[in-house]
Amino acid sequence: MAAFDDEYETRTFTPVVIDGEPDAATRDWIAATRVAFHETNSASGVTVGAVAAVADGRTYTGIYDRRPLTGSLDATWPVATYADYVKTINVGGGALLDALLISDVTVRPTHKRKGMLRRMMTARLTHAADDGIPLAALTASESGIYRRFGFGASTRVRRISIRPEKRFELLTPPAGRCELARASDIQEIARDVFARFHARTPGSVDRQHQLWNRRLGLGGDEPKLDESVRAALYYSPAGDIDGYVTYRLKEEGHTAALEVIDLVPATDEAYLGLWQFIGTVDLVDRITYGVAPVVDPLLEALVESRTLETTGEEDHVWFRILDPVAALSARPYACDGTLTIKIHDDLGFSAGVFELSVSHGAASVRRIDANDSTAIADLALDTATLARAFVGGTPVTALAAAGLVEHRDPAAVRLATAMFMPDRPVYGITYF
Ligand SMILES: CC(=O)SCCNC(=O)CCNC(=O)[C@H](O)C(C)(C)COP(=O)(O)OP(=O)(O)OC[C@H]1O[C@@H](n2cnc3c(N)ncnc32)[C@H](O)[C@@H]1OP(=O)(O)O
Repeated sequence: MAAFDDEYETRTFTPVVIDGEPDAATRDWIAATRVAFHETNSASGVTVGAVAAVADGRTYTGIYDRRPLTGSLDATWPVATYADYVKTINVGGGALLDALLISDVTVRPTHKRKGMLRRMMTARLTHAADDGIPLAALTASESGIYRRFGFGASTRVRRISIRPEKRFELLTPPAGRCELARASDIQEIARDVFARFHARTPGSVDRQHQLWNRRLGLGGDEPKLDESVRAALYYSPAGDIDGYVTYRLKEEGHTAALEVIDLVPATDEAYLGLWQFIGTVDLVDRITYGVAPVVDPLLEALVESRTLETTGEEDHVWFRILDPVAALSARPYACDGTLTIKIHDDLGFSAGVFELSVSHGAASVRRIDANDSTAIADLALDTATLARAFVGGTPVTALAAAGLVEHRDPAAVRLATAMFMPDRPVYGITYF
């Protein structure tokens, strides 16, 4: 421990922008992350990142080499970075819970596997738990990194491709209609529609500043409009704006692909209505979308379901339970029942034996035994496995079949599966 601190200094600070420009510490921290993610270090890109970080209320952590080698990057550039900030996650039944969102985790290739990620992660999760934040979440660059820290892939998404040339027709055409809009004009509408989507969708994560810019074509590294981004709004029969989509056309050789950038419905009808619009845009050979739900009403609604092809599926948001009592109490349950659950947690935050009791739909959760060595429970699992099941994205039966849930009686697995069923399909459309 002492040797590490002799060699490196760990600093946690709030990014600062003065008169539109980042201060030196903020600038160098962002520059270091951009090198790690193989992005160019344009002054504009760094400034855009800093402005977004301030808007999100991010906290930066950096590890700095006290004695960098002559000629190597400055000591003011961290060799490891980590950012976090607090936003809400929908845990079902419209309940929005505060969560620590983690991003920009990087360690310079020359300093990796020295435990820097573990140090930053452990310190910041401890800080969040001490602050009473019940959950943490991240989207991962690789699926093998974060389970050891108690994160479980809680939501998944599909990449889909649709060939509309044959026939794009819905069994249940929605009664509303779509109309084109300017992507740069719909910022307020988009935020309002997203807030409604977020409030009704278990697994949804609230959005950060920079994602809005990208989804609405408001500029990436350069603060200038991306004219290739188009938008349409969905109007209910009563005239309410219940959804929007942004998209762009891409030439692929001799064919034209319509790439859906953001498709945000506030109602089921709006979801189908937006697809109805997308499916009927002319001069399009192929439609692609990278963030489609795993359980997709579109597939059910298409007259010719084979026009839709799943081209990929992967983990999306990884949750980490810091406070099992607060987290398990917040979500709704599909049926009544009582279960004792033993949680194993290498980092300690959620370790213990807990009783989850649901009566007439109301959940009460209490810790039976903080030291989980002796208490007997219906189910025993590690905290990453519980995170997989938490909002109902993965049935407990599947986790048990994978050997991840110990139990004495299979009835407890069946009861847990029934209780943890989500009130709506689990889904999220926020990368961070
Ligand atoms: C939320 C996000 O920001 S996702 C983006 C993650 N960042 C990147 O992908 C950028 C490129 N990669 C990196 O910067 C680094 O390799 C990191 C951040 C992934 C890992 O940093 P390191 O400091 O090397 O990790 P650290 O030494 O603390 O390792 C902690 C544990 O994770 C394991 N680990 C680290 N990286 C990986 C990996 N890519 N795959 C599997 N296991 C890994 C280590 O073996 C170690 O395991 P142990 O403690 O059980 O023995």
